[in-house]
Amino acid sequence: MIAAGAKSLLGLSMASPKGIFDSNSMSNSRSVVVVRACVSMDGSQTLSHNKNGSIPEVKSINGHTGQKQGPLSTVGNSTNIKWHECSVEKVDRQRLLDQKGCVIWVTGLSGSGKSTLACALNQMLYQKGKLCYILDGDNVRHGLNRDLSFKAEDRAENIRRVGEVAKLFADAGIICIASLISPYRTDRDACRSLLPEGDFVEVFMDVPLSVCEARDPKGLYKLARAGKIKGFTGIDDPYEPPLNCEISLGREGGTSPIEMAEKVVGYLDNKGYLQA
Ligand SMILES: Nc1ncnc2c1ncn2[C@@H]1O[C@H](COP(=O)(O)OS(=O)(=O)O)[C@@H](OP(=O)(O)O)[C@H]1O
Ligand SMILES: Nc1ncnc2c1ncn2[C@@H]1O[C@H](COP(=O)(O)OP(=O)(O)O)[C@@H](O)[C@H]1O
Repeated sequence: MIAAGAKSLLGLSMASPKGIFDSNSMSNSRSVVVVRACVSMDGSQTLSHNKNGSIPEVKSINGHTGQKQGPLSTVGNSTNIKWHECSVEKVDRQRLLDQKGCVIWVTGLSGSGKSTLACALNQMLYQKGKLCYILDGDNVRHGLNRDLSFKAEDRAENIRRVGEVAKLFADAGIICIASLISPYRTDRDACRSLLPEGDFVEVFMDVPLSVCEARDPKGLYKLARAGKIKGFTGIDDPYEPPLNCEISLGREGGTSPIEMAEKVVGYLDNKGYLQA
């Protein structure tokens, strides 16, 4: 079965899940590819195509060639699992988007400006035609991580899951902005280790507790000081600042969210992430 997104990228008809597709052409400013697909009734699929430019040769759909691939593995509690490859790879998606997938990991105390920076950065990159997606701690806890509390092991699991999701976004070629307190160094380092060298950009919102507490936009510090929230980061739960982060923001007085976002965009540009 061809994923809907892949179909539209390849210019295939959505109407005919089995049988012979007529060739369609997909064109954008960078390339043109004409694909002719044949899907047999037993589900095995082959594609032949005319290729122009740097679009990869399409040998099979979803990497399914009907041949046995690689051994079965055990990962954690998952037994007898197999990694599936696809001939359309990260490098191809990046070329399509004219950018490089990566993770911008924004860490800092509650009220330090993580969400504000994430949003400013997203807007700035969007204006440049770059595709981003924000994984915000507060938001992810409304769904995927709604089963997790703020005790240490649940925060660790929160960060682990977001790190894995962020890795998938980066593999999709997207600039993923993860914005979480992520108070423990080992958890952040574990997320870093999931990605190729350079693709994890740790941004520290270096804003003193006194400033965050004065801002207190949600009234949480007040509740924590009053003992109505237990284990609040910075009050009665630890925050471990990064030791070797790529970017540190906030110490220079009066730095606006826009100036901060510009600094991150400058970094990405310099490192080549804003082109394929
Ligand atoms: N005990 C405690 N400590 C810290 N923060 C708390 C707590 N309880 C609720 N909140 C709210 O949850 C938001 C932080 O969620 P995160 O997923 O980023 O936290 S963590 O990374 O798992 O530590 C955080 O959002 P931000 O203020 O945007 O950081 C708070 O609104
Ligand atoms: N660079 C900044 N300078 C001054 N105030 C800021 C800045 N960034 C954010 N704020 C303000 O600080 C408060 C907390 O910002 P927020 O982005 O929600 O922090 P966090 O996501 O880290 O909890 C908000 O009221 C926001 O308007």
